[in-house]
Amino acid sequence: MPVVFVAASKLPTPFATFTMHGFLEKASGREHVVLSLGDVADGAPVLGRLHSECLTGDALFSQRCDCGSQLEAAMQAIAREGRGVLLYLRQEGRGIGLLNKIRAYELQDGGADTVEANERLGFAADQRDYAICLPMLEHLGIQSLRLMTNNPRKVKALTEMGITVAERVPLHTGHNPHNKLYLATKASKLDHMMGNEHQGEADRA
Ligand SMILES: Nc1nc2c(ncn2[C@@H]2O[C@H](COP(=O)(O)OP(=O)(O)OP(=O)(O)O)[C@@H](O)[C@H]2O)c(=O)[nH]1
Ligand SMILES: [Zn+2]
Repeated sequence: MPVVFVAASKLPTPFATFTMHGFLEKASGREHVVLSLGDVADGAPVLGRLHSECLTGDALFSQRCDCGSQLEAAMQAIAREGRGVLLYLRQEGRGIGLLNKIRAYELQDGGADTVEANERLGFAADQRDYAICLPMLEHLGIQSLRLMTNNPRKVKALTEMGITVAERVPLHTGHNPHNKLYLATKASKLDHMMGNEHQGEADRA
C-alpha cells in the first residue's frame, strides 16, 4: 500500500482534543496527518475536510490566501459537531512545493495570477492527486463524507475513488483585500464555487 499508518496520539487544540493519526506516503516520503473526533466509523456521513498544506497561510498568518482561516473554520465546525475528520495533506502549493510557491508568488507580485504563475514555471495549474486520501479514509473506516470545500475537483476525485460525498458544505471565510485576485482566479479558472450557494455550517464559524 502506498500510504501506511504509523502512529496515533491525542492532539489538544483550542477547539477540541482530536485524535491525530500519522501516515507515511512511501513513494515520496511525505508525512500526512489526519485529525479525527468522535466515532467516525459508524457508517453515517462524516463532516470532513481535505486540507492541502499551506505553510504560509496555515502557520504564518499569510493574507495572500484563505487557507489559515479555512483550516480554523473546519476544525471549529468539527468541534461543534463533536464528530468529524480533517485530512492535512502535504500538498504544499497545490503540489509544487513551498519554494516553487514562493517563485510563483514572486511572479504574482509582478502581475501574474496564480494559474499564469504556475504555468510560467512549467507546472500545471493544480498538480494535486487525491488518491492518497483513500488509504487514510479506509484506515479510519470512513465511506461517506459531508465535505467542507468550494472545490468541485475534490468532490469528483473522492466520488471516483468510491467515497460517497453525501453533501458539499461551502467554506467561505478568510476574504481580505490581499486575496481578492487569488479568490477571483479560483472561481474563474479553477471552477471553485465562491457564490452564496447555501450557508453551510462551516461558513458560520
Ligand atoms: N501554486 C500555488 N499554490 C497556491 C497559491 N496560493 C495557495 N496555494 C496552495 O493552494 C492550496 C490550497 O488550495 P486552494 O485552491 O486555495 O483551495 P482548495 O484546497 O482547492 O479548495 P477548498 O477546499 O475550497 O479550500 C494549498 O496547498 C496552498 O499552498 C499560489 O498562488 N500558487
Ligand atoms: Zn494558502
